[in-house]
Formats: sequence, structure tokens, C-alpha cells
Amino acid sequence: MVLSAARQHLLGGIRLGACGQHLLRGSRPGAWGQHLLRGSRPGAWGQHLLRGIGSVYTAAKGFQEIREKLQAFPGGSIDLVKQESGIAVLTVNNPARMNAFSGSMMVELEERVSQLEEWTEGKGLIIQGAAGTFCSGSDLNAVRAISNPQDGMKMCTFMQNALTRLLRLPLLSVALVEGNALGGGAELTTACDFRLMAPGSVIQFVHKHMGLVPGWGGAARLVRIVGGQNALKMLGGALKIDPEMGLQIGLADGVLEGSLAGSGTNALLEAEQWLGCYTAGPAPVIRAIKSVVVSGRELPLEVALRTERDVFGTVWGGPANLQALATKAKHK
Ligand SMILES: CCC(=O)SCCNC(=O)CCNC(=O)[C@H](O)C(C)(C)COP(=O)(O)OP(=O)(O)OC[C@H]1O[C@@H](n2cnc3c(N)ncnc32)[C@H](O)[C@@H]1OP(=O)(O)O
Repeated sequence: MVLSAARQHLLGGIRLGACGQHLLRGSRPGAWGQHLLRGSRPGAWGQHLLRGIGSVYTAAKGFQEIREKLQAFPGGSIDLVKQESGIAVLTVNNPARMNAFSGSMMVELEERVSQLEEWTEGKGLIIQGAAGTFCSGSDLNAVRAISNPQDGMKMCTFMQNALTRLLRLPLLSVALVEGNALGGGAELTTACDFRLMAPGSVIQFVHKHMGLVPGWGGAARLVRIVGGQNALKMLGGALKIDPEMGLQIGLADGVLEGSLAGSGTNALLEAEQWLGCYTAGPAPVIRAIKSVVVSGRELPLEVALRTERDVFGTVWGGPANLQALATKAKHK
């Protein structure tokens, strides 16, 4: 399902555009695309992954044993840079293994999420891979060493915790996908609010080929992004999703303008510009926007409405609100 060069050529009209054009989903699917496009949109949200009501998906406690086991598989790093602009960049950095997650990187990811939870000035987050490719999933050497079901489930719970908290951060987050996002790397992309794909990039849930299913929460999130029918086809066929198909099924929110990944194009700059359309404005307002969307997509309606009212109370009469009232803003 990878695009031919001719097909990529046809896609000129659905590259990244100016702010406001991002809502347009682009060209009509070809015959091959319609197969994946038919079928349902996301249905009702699961209602059990709720922060603060008995869920395990809060700040990581009680993971000491698996943390120690994971630390026994070192290599690579998860690098975090918080910028003055309020947009942080998180880099999955293990290029010798195509940015596969070693055990110590899983632990570092959770630590970085904790740091971001404490970052009150933040508005946005971009997750990228080092050296022009996104992430090839779990480090297969670590996977082999902890291939018993008990350790597997502990690792899986640990990663579910980290990625669920990542998606719930009061930051607008983007997975910047260059090269390959495979297995756990594909799951990581679903723990962001948006996905931008570089030309030639691929998101592929290869789990079936590994005799697995997603376990880092990637299946649950994927269903909510592309709908159950498309998720079933993507997982059942271990389909390679290229940028065009990503746009068509709503997995990708934009395609970078640049040439092929790793060729020196400043993909990060493009992603920052794209995200800047949504993070422009005061941090308390942007963070409040993310909070009401998180509660809307995860909580039962009545709870979401109460949460929305509470979040509204944090911005009503706040500095940005008072300033807008004072300037008698018009929205023509
Ligand atoms: C949560 C469940 C999971 O995530 S299970 C893991 C799913 N991921 C995979 O199975 C990825 C397997 N790897 C591949 O398909 C290819 O290496 C990909 C990523 C397509 C890159 O191919 P190619 O450009 O030809 O490079 P290559 O194969 O020579 O790889 C370079 C070096 O990186 C390594 N590598 C790659 N992926 C992993 C991985 N997941 N774990 C450990 N090592 C990995 C390769 O083994 C290779 O290492 P070396 O140079 O042979 O020492």
C-alpha cells in the first residue's frame, strides 16, 4: 500500500497549508483507498481510563520492579527540550536501532512525561525520532529477554501508563513521523493529538507479524482515531499506511512539504509552524482548550460537562479574557 511516485505527484493539493486549511482532508481516495475508507467513524468513547477515579493511569507509582528490570536493557535516550515558545521537543534517540525503545528508554519516557506534567508554561509538544526516522517499536533484544507473560504484562502496564498520561498532558501534541513508525512506534504516534507525516514515511502496526497485538494502548487509541473498521483492517493486514492513506482515514493530520525523510529538510521547523497555528495565544487558554477536549473525549457526558464548567472557571475573568473584553474584539 505504499504510494507509487506517480501517486505522490497527484497529491500536491493536500500538503501542509496555511492555518485554517488543515481541516480540509484532501483528495478523493482511489479504488485501493476506498477499501480502507468504507465503514464507521469512531464510536462512543471508552469510559474507564479516567484520571483520578481509581485508574492506574495517573502518575506512575508501584512500578519499581518492572522499572528495575527495564533498566537492565540500556541504550539510547529520550531527550526533552522545553523551548521559550512554549513548544517542547521530545526526541526518541536510538539511531543504531532505528530508534527502537530499549528498556531504559521506556523508563526515561515516563520520567519525561512527569517533567512535562510539571511544566506549567507549556502549550505544545512535538515528538520526533532521531536521524530522520520515527521509531521501530520495542528493542527486540529486550523483548526476547522478557518474553514471559508476567514481565510482558508489567511492561505493557508501565507503557500504557506513560502513554496515557502523555496524551492527557495539557499540551497540544504532534507526532512528527519521518521514515518508519513500526509496532510500538506506531502506538506512540497514537498517543499524540496529531500526526504529521513526511513524504515517504510509513505508520505500520506490525504486531501481527510478531505474533502480537498492540499492548501500549495503541489499539484502543487507534479505534478512536480511525474507527473500528479501519483499525481492524490496519491491524489484521499489518497495513503500511503512507501519507496519502493516512490523510484519507484521518490518521494523519498533514503531510510535510519537504522531500524524502532524512534528506536534510527541516521537518521539525515545518511541524513547529503547523503546530503554531494552534498554540498561538496565552498558555492558560491553550491548556484549558486541551483539557476540555480530553474530558470530552474520555469522560461520560455528565462528568465531561462538569469538568468543562470547572475549566471554564479557570479562564473566565482571567487576564486573556479581560484583555479581549477591553479591546472589544471583533471576529470578522
Ligand atoms: C510493542 C511491540 C513492538 O514494537 S515489537 C517490535 C516491532 N518492530 C520491528 O519488528 C522492527 C524490525 N525492524 C525492521 O523491520 C527494520 O529494521 C526497519 C525498522 C524497517 C529498518 O530497516 P533497514 O533500514 O533495512 O535497517 P536495518 O534493518 O538494517 O536496521 C538497522 C539496525 O537497527 C536494528 N533494529 C531495527 N529495528 C529494531 C528493533 N525494533 N529492535 C532492535 N533492533 C532493531 C537492526 O537490527 C539493525 O541492527 P544491526 O545494524 O543489524 O546491528
